[in-house]
Amino acid sequence: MSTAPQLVVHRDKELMAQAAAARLITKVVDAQASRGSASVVLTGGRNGNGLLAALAAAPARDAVDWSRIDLWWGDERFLPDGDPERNVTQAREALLDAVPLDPKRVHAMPASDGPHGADVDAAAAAYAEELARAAGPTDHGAVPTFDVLMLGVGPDTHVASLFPELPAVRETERTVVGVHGAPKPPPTRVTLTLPAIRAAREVWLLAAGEDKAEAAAIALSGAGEIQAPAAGAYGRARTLWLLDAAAASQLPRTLYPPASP
Ligand SMILES: O=C1O[C@H](COP(=O)(O)O)[C@@H](O)[C@H](O)[C@H]1O
Repeated sequence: MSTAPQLVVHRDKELMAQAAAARLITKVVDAQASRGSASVVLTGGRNGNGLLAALAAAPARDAVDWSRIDLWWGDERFLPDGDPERNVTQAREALLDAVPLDPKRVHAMPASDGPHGADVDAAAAAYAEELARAAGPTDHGAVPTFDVLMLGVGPDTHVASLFPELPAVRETERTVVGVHGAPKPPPTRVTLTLPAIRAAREVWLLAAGEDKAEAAAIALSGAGEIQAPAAGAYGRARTLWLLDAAAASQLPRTLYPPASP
């Protein structure tokens, strides 16, 4: 069942990152209070890293019990461990190295020099198994019910490494797949699929900057998920688009009415 997108538009990308970081802190603290631990899926890209940097700078980050959080990734650039272009490397720099996480609960996607070597499909299958092991009887299928799953929206409407028209966005069975020939470098990637994304309680789509305006307008105007993968990303309980005014500038007036004079 899809949940209708809700929109929150902030003045600019800095405020959006700070507000999203505050929202994430509250979600994690609440999940830890009600279920003992929290499970969050991180995204790469400029907006995702901006949120993590804002979280690192927020005094309220100390409200989170960092030892009781599972971190997963929505996608990864299939590069050697420690490569500066890997999403996990960038997340470590922005936040993860600064907080007392339990390393066993930081579920980075495999690197291209890891146990599966250059076989990205084997790497994707291994991550799917890791997710399946973490899923419990009350979860929905072969992934845990993530509390929050974040996705940066690309200017071409891609989310995670689900690019328009590529086979990964058509996947209906597997939870994680290898991506070959992505239009954005690097071409080889690992990604959660739409069924895995839709297992999350809340899906947050992050779009800040003018270069995201067309993508947000297309995805929120009824486009199909094969042509506009962001349109197919929704959560079980909530789908939240967090935008800045620049990214919201081409939205239909019915979704985002202009401010009154
Ligand atoms: O390559 C990727 O791009 C998207 C969007 O990144 P952005 O810099 O345009 O915001 C990101 O969500 C994804 O995780 C990443 O691998």
